Amino acid sequence: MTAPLDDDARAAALPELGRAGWRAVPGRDAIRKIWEFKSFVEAWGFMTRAALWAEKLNHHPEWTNVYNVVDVTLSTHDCDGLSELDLRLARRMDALAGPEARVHLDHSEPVEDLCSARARAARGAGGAPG
Ligand SMILES: C[C@H](O)[C@H](O)[C@H]1CNC2=NC(N)=NC(=O)C2=N1
Repeated sequence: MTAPLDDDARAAALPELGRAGWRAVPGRDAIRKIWEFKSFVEAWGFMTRAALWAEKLNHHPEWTNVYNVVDVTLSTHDCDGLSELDLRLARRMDALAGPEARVHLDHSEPVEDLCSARARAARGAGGAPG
């Protein structure tokens, strides 16, 4: 069973992911990031590299690909919320996407909304108690 992230771990990790373009998914204890690549082939190459790491981590994204855009949501199904594995895969995906890809920021909510039990309760999201 994968342990959900507690508030201290969230406060330590999520703001940096927020600065990299990750956002909170409304109504879920989950993070989302949308990349726009130069082409479908670049997008698919990213997904291929990310898929190999997901398999290696045994932790898999919820993702869609429309032409050159890859829309990724990370959460841990085993604990119905964010775990350390989501942080690891998010950081890995950021490294794999590289600086070239454009990041869409106009979606979802700030990741800080996931950092306290009170904020999570207010959002109606799941996730570990505080
Ligand atoms: C049986 C297998 O190890 C589990 O289903 C793994 C696979 N990949 C996973 N990926 C994600 N995102 N969450 C999980 O809980 C999870 N569990």
